[in-house]
Amino acid sequence: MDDGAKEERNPAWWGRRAWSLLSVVRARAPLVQCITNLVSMDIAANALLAAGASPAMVHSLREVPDFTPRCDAVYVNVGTLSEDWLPSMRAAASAGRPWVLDPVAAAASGFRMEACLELIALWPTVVRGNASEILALAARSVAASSSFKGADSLHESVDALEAAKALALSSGAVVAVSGAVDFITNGEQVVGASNGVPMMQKITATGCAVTALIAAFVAVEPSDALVAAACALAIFGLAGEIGMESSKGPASLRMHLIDALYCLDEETVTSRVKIALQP
Ligand SMILES: Nc1ncnc2c1ncn2[C@@H]1O[C@H](COP(=O)(O)OP(=O)(O)OP(=O)(O)O)[C@@H](O)[C@H]1O
Ligand SMILES: Cc1ncsc1CCO
Ligand SMILES: [Mg+2]
Repeated sequence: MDDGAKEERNPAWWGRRAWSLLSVVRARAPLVQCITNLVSMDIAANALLAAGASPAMVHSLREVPDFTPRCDAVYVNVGTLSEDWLPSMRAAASAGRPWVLDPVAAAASGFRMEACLELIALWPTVVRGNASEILALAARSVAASSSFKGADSLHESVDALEAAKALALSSGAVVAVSGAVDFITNGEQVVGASNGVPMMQKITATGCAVTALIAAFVAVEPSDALVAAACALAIFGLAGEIGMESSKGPASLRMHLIDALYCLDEETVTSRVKIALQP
């Protein structure tokens, strides 16, 4: 594949890796089935298209047997979960494709927590959540999140680092916690990606969109989900940084972020991606 195993993973290595994966996504246009929440559908599909991937918001259980095996990756997001969607999520997650879970507001209810834990038992390649979601999932408890804010995080990503490692070890998934620094871990190694701007939290479903992007990167690099997830998070954050340069607030950032993702070039990615292995 590449010489990463022999080479020191310094910032330049990560920059080249991020550019290489984005280039492969653009060249191969991986098909990503998205069973995602109603709020996120537009921004997730547009982020995937801007990055060069091919989104398909296909969520009927009756379509899973025909459609999911032909996808390069599956993205499951429980943000607007209802009982009738859960069978499709289970079936798509079980179809043998690399798949990524976004456990939106995992602590909102016992129903949602049980659904997330059940899905995590189906071997997701990556779980990406905000700090409050990852803390709740690692504790397997709705009650553990005494202070709870629905889909938004009340914690810093660093607060959930140990929880992320524990969840990665118990589930076998790579776990990513987003925030000012995005942490990505397989339970042993921890990588930090520090691109992004705080205003991204003021656009609904940017987290959902970056999880969709992780699915596209995992589709082209299924054997190294840690690297794929870190590069997707850094690339999305970098698009936010560039987008912010022309934005007045959340609505214009949403537009400029998608434009910036579409326009990223080699020089920008290799010089501005900020990823580092944590000590
Ligand atoms: N303080 C911050 N500084 C820089 N980037 C940030 C900050 N907070 C979040 N981000 C970035 O914003 C994006 C969304 O992350 P966030 O943690 O807000 O997700 P989320 O809470 O799951 O969002 P949602 O549920 O609305 O989709 C990620 O790319 C993350 O890196
Ligand atoms: C606001 C909101 N509510 C359910 S899903 C969602 C999008 C952000 O996760
Ligand atoms: Mg979220």
